Amino acid sequence: MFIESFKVESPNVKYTENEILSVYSYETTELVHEDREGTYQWIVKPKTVKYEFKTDIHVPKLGVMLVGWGGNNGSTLTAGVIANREGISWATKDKVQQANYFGSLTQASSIRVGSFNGEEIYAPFKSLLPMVNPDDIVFGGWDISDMNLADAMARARVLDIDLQKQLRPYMESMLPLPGIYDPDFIAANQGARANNVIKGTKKEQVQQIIKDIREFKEQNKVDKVVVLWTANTERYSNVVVGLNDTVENLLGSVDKNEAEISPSTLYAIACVLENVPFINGSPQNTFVPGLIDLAIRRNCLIGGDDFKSGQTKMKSVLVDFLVGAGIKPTSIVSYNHLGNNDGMNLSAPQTFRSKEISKSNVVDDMVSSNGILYEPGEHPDHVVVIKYVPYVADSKRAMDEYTSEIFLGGKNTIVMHNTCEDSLLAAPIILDLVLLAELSTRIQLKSEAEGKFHSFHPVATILSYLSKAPLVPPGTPVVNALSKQRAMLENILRACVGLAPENNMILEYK
Ligand SMILES: NC(=O)c1ccc[n+]([C@@H]2O[C@H](COP(=O)([O-])OP(=O)(O)OC[C@H]3O[C@@H](n4cnc5c(N)ncnc54)[C@H](O)[C@@H]3O)[C@@H](O)[C@H]2O)c1
Ligand SMILES: O=P([O-])([O-])O[C@@H]1[C@@H](O)[C@H](O)[C@@H](O)[C@H](O)[C@@H]1O
Repeated sequence: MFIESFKVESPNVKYTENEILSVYSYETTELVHEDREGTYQWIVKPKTVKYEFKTDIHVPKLGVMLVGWGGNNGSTLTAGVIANREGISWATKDKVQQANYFGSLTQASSIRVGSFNGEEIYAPFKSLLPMVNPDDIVFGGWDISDMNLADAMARARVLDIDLQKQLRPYMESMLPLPGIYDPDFIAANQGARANNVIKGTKKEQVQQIIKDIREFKEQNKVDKVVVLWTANTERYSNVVVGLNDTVENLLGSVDKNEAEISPSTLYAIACVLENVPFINGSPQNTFVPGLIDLAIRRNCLIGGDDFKSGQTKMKSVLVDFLVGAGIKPTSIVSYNHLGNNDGMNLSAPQTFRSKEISKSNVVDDMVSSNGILYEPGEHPDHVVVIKYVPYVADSKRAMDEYTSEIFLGGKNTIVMHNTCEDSLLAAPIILDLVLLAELSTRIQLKSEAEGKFHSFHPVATILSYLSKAPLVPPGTPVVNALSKQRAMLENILRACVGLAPENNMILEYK
């Protein structure tokens, strides 16, 4: 059965006019490797740590500023939120289609709250904690192309024409602000659309972005802003001692107009200096060490990298299933072709390399979790191929082949074909990223060993379910298995409202 909402009644939860306060017993383990009776043994000690969570229930009026607003993802997300907000329906060749948020975890997925009369009871994921209503988001942002959002939507060739016609009046007045353009970091083929750029030195460009954010906030009377990069994939920046390895060196490099500081890093510096969350939806290493340290120093949320939308999302499910079942993937070949501007930008070797890295590393945690299947250092052959085929436009065609070793020397090969509008997968993920980033900044926590409440670590691992290459605090583990990422996110939000982690034991019926 599905319910629309619920309230938790527990001695561990208190609802006040401003906050939800919860007390949570975090069940974990402590490991020691000790000499016991003359042999070293791994000893696992269950441990309970008391946490308190405090969630501000005042949902702000949220401004979302997209870098690359006029792109396929940016225009599609903007269109989708307007279509939902206005309740637009449109004719397709099959039926009259209603707007929806399918593909959004926060808007279209559910959580289990328990059993009632032998029936499993589920509620909307978004009913866990007060979240921004997408209808209330004010969109803005930057693009190196000056095209208005209605024309950008048409250029993207993602949405049905009847829908586009109804959306045009809402979107034709939306004009991206000039962006920071550096041809050295994206494919040369992007130069033709770069007619809307901020001039000046890198420092002047950072100052302009800060000015843009302040003006956007003032003009739209929003309480908070989140900035998200959905612009083109850049090549990796070189990380060099003295250039971008520390806060002082990074900011000094900006002052010196150092060529190797990328546009995405400049936007992110502006956001962190302005204490505005910055999320990277592309695979490049925007978050160079000096920037991560700056975000930590200023306690400003940063997250990414690279939306996990389709082929890679499937990979982080399938490999998790195979390895979890004791089956040994030995060869993974991921091919796809697409014909949108993203695909055109990725046709350049240096930008493709950024994407190849994020698409390839996604199985590392699952492989290293099973020492029965894999020797130390052993991993599957893993190849990523992306080709640009203009004719298919945003309709990405992904073909995957997974070959695994099974019982008694057997081989198993799984082949998948996956066709979809790439932007229709990514847009809901962008929405989740900004909503969850905003929510996480309203949550404070403290363990029994800590004297005062504090925010989550500025490097927002909580967003990892939505990223191909989750950004994590230095020295902490990267988890890519999709089921674990989703469970982590849901269970943290459950703890904030006093609900135990979903452990799927359902002992009531065993
Ligand atoms: N399923 C998906 O679509 C998906 C999944 C994962 C990651 N991504 C990444 O998301 C990004 C956007 O994808 P898309 O399909 O919307 O691409 P797109 O090329 O349609 O849009 C990118 C936009 O960014 C603009 N731009 C480029 N550099 C800029 C800069 N420095 N400042 C401001 N604007 C700039 C371009 O003019 C363009 O309008 C890409 O990096 C892509 O790799 C997409
Ligand atoms: O998430 P996913 O479908 O594996 O990844 C996609 C790639 O397959 C595609 O080639 C690329 O253009 C998109 O930006 C996106 O990164």
